[in-house]
Amino acid sequence: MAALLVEPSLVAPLFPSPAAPRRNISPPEGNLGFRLKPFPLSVVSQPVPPPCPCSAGTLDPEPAEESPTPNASAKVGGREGGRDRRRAVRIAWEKLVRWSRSWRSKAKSDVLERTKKVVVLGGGSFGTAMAAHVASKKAEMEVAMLVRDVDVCRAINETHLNSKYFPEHNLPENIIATTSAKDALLGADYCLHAVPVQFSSSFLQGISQHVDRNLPFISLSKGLELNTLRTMSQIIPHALGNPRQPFIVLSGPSFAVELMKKLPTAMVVASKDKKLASAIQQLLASPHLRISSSSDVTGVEIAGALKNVLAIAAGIVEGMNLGNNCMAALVAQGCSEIRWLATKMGAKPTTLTGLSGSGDIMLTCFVNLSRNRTVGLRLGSGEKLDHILNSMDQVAEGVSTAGAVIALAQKYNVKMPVLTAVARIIDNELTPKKAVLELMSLPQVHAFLVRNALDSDSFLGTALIDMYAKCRQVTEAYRVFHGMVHNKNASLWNAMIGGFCRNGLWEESLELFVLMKNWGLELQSTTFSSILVACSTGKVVTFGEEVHCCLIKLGFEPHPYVCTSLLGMYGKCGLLDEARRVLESATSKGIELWNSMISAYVSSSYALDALNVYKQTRLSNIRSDCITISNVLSACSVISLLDFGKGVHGELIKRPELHNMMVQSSLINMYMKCGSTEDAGLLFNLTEDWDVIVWGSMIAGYCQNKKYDCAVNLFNKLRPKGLKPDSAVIASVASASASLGFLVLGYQIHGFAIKSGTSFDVFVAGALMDMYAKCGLPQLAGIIFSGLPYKNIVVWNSMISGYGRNGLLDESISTFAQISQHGLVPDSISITSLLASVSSLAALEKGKMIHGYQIRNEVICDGHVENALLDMYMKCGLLKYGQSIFDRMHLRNTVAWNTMITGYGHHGYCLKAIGLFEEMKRLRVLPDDATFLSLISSCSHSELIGTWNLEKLLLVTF
Ligand SMILES: NC(=O)c1ccc[n+]([C@@H]2O[C@H](COP(=O)([O-])OP(=O)(O)OC[C@H]3O[C@@H](n4cnc5c(N)ncnc54)[C@H](O)[C@@H]3O)[C@@H](O)[C@H]2O)c1
Ligand SMILES: O=P(O)(O)OC[C@H](O)CO
Repeated sequence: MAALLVEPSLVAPLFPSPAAPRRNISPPEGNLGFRLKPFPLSVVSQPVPPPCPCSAGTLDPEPAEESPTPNASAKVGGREGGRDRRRAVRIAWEKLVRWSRSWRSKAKSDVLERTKKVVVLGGGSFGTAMAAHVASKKAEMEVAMLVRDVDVCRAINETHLNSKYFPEHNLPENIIATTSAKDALLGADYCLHAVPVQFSSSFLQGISQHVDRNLPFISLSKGLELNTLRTMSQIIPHALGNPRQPFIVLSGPSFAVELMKKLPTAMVVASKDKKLASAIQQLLASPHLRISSSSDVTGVEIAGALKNVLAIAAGIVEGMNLGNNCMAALVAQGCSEIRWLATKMGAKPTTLTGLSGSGDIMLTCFVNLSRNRTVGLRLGSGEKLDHILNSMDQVAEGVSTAGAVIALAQKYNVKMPVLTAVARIIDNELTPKKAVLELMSLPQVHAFLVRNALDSDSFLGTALIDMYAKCRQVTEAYRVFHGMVHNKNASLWNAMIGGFCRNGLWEESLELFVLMKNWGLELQSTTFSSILVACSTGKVVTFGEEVHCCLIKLGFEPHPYVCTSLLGMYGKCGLLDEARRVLESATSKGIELWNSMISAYVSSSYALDALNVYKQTRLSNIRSDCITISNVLSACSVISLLDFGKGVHGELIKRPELHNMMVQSSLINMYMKCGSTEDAGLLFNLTEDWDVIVWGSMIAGYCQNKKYDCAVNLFNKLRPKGLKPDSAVIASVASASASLGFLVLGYQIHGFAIKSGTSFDVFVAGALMDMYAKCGLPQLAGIIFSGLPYKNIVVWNSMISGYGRNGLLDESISTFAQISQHGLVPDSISITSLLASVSSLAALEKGKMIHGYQIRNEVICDGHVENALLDMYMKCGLLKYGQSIFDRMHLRNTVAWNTMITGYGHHGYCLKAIGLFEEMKRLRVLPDDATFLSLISSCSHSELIGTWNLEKLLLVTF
């Protein structure tokens, strides 16, 4: 998203504006063109600039005395018209400059002020250029360059010149070079990493002991690791042994030498951590280096790596003198290949058309300063690769990345003819000439034909976008949209916005909406409905509120669909008062609007409010529909209002809605969740034609109510009905067979899952693993686990607890240790599960180690973790630690009190246990069976049972 917003000049050609002259006003600083007064997008990174007058100028009518009269604009060719046009352009430019100044004056500088030291790893051309850039921003800041070459180090310190890479450029005096990693890294606030990709892993492993775990790493390196196919965002944390090492990638079109000469440059920083991206923006941005930010780390990294391979291809074409037509065709094809692979890997299409994608491709493919292009040029002229590389003293990342790209293309099943040809040429398996011949005879791409035919028919285009979006082929939909160069009307935009929204790409929806608005395209009620859904998906309330203002201004507020979407947006974002206000101010209140309000309350668990709204509909004589009834029944389930639910059921008897599948299934759910399994059973038995979802609800409901026999009986009747158990049914039956200790059924259900192809579903696999672990067969759980092609954190946690439950502590710990190697981050449940394993064996040292891990890695210490830590320390006899955790607990539930009582009792401190029980009583914490058991066991341990008439005590107390 950020890429599109900040890079109008690159994106604009893809989205032709209906009023051509507007595009000619190109702003000097990036993120101008796509901002409108009501849309300071809260979803882009901070600092958010004030609204841009340039965009406002392009949409809103100019003030009367400044704007060209219609007459004058009609005479554009004449002298008067020319003067007016120039005047309008001048005014627009002045507004733009004012806006830019006001933004700059508001830009924060506290990061720079706070920064005392920056370390740069790698003293090559880019490391040196960036070191010089950062150092020149603040003379009092220390910039430490960690270099390998002793001569380079001495030259930098003694003459302020990098004798090897920039012998003619003086470096700022606050740059200090060192060959000692310890000295370089000591006290650094930020780290710029400029070591070539292939050497990064070993280099970082070598210095990892000096790296602070919170030091943010800004990666400047562009490439993929050849054997592992990893990007820098994977290499750095892994090599440093810290999955949480803060990471940012800096990329975009930037030759080191031009940075060194302070020529204007624009780059992108991308990080998952928006605050960090914003901090790096502040640290690096300067009058000659514009930094925009993005959250699309994958897109920025993959584009930066792949453009180097494409640049080699461009160089080959140049070296073979194949001409400009060939060059354009090859680079265009290469861009598509990069887009195909990157989007499959999760990159956003907009990143690929932005600075770090198209921008860097243009620079590297077409400018002779590029080392990758130079390698290609020399290959194309007939030189051998070895000879070329031996003669270069700088890295050309594309050479090793080429091999990795092809492996990635195979992994993601993407055809990449141009980039594959480069890899084969580099491997000396194909000559450049043969490669060109092969490429020229590739079959025509069907999509090209479709696009050409489509371009004249926006109706067909809209239908196609819709179809692709519904089939979850959103990249294809975008391709059609992108290809409709001449016929992008409002319906087409709406279809694409809706398509993004339907596929969960809410940021892209918002982005298109902003573009649509800025270009003055007609906004329709459907546009607003989709965009409000996008706001609720992304929970971007501020943006939603601005859309709200906009739709009021445009007079869409009374529109029933828009109004319902608005209420839905506020409801899903948890702003229930705002949702209520929308309901109250609506001029026409159809049942859809009421339903939206009821559903908002139910999903926030305000069941009584939901039921009150329902009562209001009845007082207003509004007829409820199936959705109302389902929502009301869900409200009853939330607070176990069985009688109210039964009342709704009674009223339904005479209504046709009773026969609606959704209503019936909601009734069954309500009965099950309120614990009335008999009523649910009666209702279920009334009809024969339930679908598998309702069977699943019944089976799960029986399991929730611990009626495992009934669950299994029902399951046995399911298949003779010709229904195929789905994942939910299989998971429920697996859990029932574990609870019943009915392993034969467990084997059957496992066999069925394998046959039906659901055994790789993480939900099903997790349930089967739990079943085997509970039945004392952790090795079978392990086999399922290791066979899973995709593992989410829930299955990792199941495996940890499965091993732990069976006393296999080492296996539990080693499973935990592997989580981060698979790109996931252990969560509080991982820690809880592991601590439970440790507690059962009273392995204190391991428990302490896990506690340390949790603190160091800031894993959330929720109630589960606190209870697990308490349990571990108490069982291991470290009562002081247990007490200190207990004292600091935010919420001491009965489980925590029981743990303390048991812990003290077991270690012979019976009076302390009884004291805690007294305290519990004083604080009005309700004891449960386990409390009394703990107490009895404590007293018996210290032979106090006779002294204390416990039974009497308990009776008197409660
Ligand atoms: N030069 C540019 O214009 C530019 C621009 C943007 C990004 N980049 C990227 O920055 C990265 C570095 O490029 P560069 O231009 O500085 O390269 P370079 O060849 O000029 O310098 C590479 C540096 O890495 C060091 N190095 C090499 N092998 C090492 C090892 N095994 N251990 C430790 N250090 C080692 C070298 O000593 C040298 O200091 C590359 O990934 C490149 O794609 C370069
Ligand atoms: O000289 P190259 O080919 O490594 O390219 C340098 C930068 O990546 C250009 O952005």
